[in-house]
Amino acid sequence: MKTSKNGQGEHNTVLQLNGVTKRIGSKTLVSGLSFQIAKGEIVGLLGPNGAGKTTTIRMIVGLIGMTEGDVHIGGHSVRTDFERAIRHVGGIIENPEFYPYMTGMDNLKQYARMAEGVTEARIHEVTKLVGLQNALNKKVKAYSLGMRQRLGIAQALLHRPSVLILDEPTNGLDPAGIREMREYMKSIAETEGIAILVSSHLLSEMELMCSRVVVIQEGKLVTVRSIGAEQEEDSNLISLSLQVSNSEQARSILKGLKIDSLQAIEEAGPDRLALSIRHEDIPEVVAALAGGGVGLYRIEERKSTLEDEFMKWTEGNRIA
Ligand SMILES: Nc1ncnc2c1ncn2[C@@H]1O[C@H](COP(=O)(O)OP(=O)(O)OP(=O)(O)O)[C@@H](O)[C@H]1O
Repeated sequence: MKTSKNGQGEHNTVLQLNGVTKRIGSKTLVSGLSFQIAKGEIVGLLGPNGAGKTTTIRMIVGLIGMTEGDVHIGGHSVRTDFERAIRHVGGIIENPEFYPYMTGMDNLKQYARMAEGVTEARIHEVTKLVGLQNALNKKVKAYSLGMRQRLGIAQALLHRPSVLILDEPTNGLDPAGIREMREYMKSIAETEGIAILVSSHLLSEMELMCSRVVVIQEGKLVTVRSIGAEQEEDSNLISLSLQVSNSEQARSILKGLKIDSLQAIEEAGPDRLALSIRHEDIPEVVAALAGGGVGLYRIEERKSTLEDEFMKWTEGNRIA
């Protein structure tokens, strides 16, 4: 695998965006976007509606041209070596189209005829990866939306791409479908060693399946964050927000307690206290507050720091 020309890429970088920009007339849809994805990584492209996620993905897969910048896939430029670059990509942009009166297997076989070197064994391999092995002989019209999405992913995987690109793959799925999709994506990244770029406007969803998120807003990069690192710090700690009668008094009571896991006690307003603690130590905090005469009205698990930040970045612009 080639290293990118600007030296940012590592040897296992499979997708690299450098200064990708899209202007239509006087409007800038995407502006100077740069990031990279390595083999086996699941990266979320995260932003509120209209942030430019679909435009970015359409440029990566060559459905629309770039005004400036370039994308390298497997070391090949989408601008100057498109045929070779796109061979590395399995992408689902809109809902995948299938022949509804044909079975899942026949749809995949039909598609495989158009792709090079896809064997029947490979069809069985990919359908197992997305959990459709028992539904292959059913007609696609009897598939649920989640099954269709997964058949789309199976189809995209047939030619062994090194990057899988999915635009809001969980849109329209129920919670069980979303959970399934998430698990299948993780196992695909692991089993196939493939890089996955997945777009979404929901941070909560991204946190559960991505190792990194690339946050964009109004077509610009806001931040690139590792997710796993934050969670690994101390996975036993829970962040809590307490609504109390007096946060100053509550804080001084808690500061006097000898609970090892109790950390980061902050006043978040006159009646709000934020803290991190182990699950098993929560009753001691509640008892101490009650014993010290502080009224406790509500305990909530706090959203992650990343979510707080994401809400700030996208304030007034987020449709969850
Ligand atoms: N062909 C076009 N001409 C002009 N403006 C466009 C065109 N396509 C998209 N846009 C605008 O560009 C911005 C980015 O759109 P895009 O679809 O990429 O956002 P998105 O992050 O994918 O949002 P969503 O989650 O709603 O799909 C939006 O303001 C959209 O209205």
